[in-house]
Amino acid sequence: MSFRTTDICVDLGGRRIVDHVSISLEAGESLTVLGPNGAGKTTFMRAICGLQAFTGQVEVDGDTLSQLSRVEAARKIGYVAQDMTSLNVRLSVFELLLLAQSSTKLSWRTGSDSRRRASEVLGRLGLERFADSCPKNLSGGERQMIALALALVRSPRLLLLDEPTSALDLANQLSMLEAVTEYTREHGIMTISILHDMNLATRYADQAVMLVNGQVRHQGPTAQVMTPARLSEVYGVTCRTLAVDDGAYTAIYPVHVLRHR
Ligand SMILES: Nc1ncnc2c1ncn2[C@@H]1O[C@H](COP(=O)(O)OP(=O)(O)OP(=O)(O)O)[C@@H](O)[C@H]1O
Repeated sequence: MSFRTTDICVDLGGRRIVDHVSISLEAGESLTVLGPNGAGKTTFMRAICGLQAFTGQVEVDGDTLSQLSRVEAARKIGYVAQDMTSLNVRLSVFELLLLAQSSTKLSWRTGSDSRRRASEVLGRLGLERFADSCPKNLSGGERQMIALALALVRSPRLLLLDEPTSALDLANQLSMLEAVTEYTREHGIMTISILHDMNLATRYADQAVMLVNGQVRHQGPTAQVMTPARLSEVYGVTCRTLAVDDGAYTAIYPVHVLRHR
């Protein structure tokens, strides 16, 4: 069980947006993609789930993405985008969870296995109370949690999360990333998330990749990548680190901007 990208490049509007990005990940690992606004993080993530044309190679469990059908790729890779307009439908959360499991078929799967799986995922994320709600009537943060449930219900091998906590309050940020980390380890899947919150990144990601202008500037174990010197170089902000709970976590405190980009 592994995931690997080799020399991914994406050109858009006559410009190179993602420039020879190679990463790899083993079962049970989480990786965070960091970098300033416009660095190419979302474009890279869209490429590795087949939503964006690219050159280079993506391999999931030894299968090359370009050789998989759309259905096979969607079964292996779960993508939670920033844009959640796909949730603007007149279906309940539970119905959507059943529908998400049926994408390989033309009919809805309403069998007991699908219902059990839908309930299991809602329970795991603490979202049972939303089962009968219509997502378009939920708050931004609630919709963000439902979007994660819809990706997990299909049992992906690779989970891609684009700023998954951007609309969540403090408790839900921790609950969501705890749940994702636990699921990733327990099921031996792999998770890649784009995070702007440095403290969440140091706490929940095993590996980190810092992109600048579409290129990998630093990559490796999170603690080695997210040093004050490197954060200062990439973001132009001086930062201090603070050991929390006897060094169990590293907090990052941004002090001031060194340069305006
Ligand atoms: N369809 C497109 N055509 C032309 N340029 C594009 C297109 N999509 C994205 N870009 C450009 O690619 C660059 C990278 O965008 P991307 O959304 O991947 O960045 P990002 O690192 O995810 O940024 P953010 O942190 O702000 O979400 C941006 O400069 C953006 O303007």
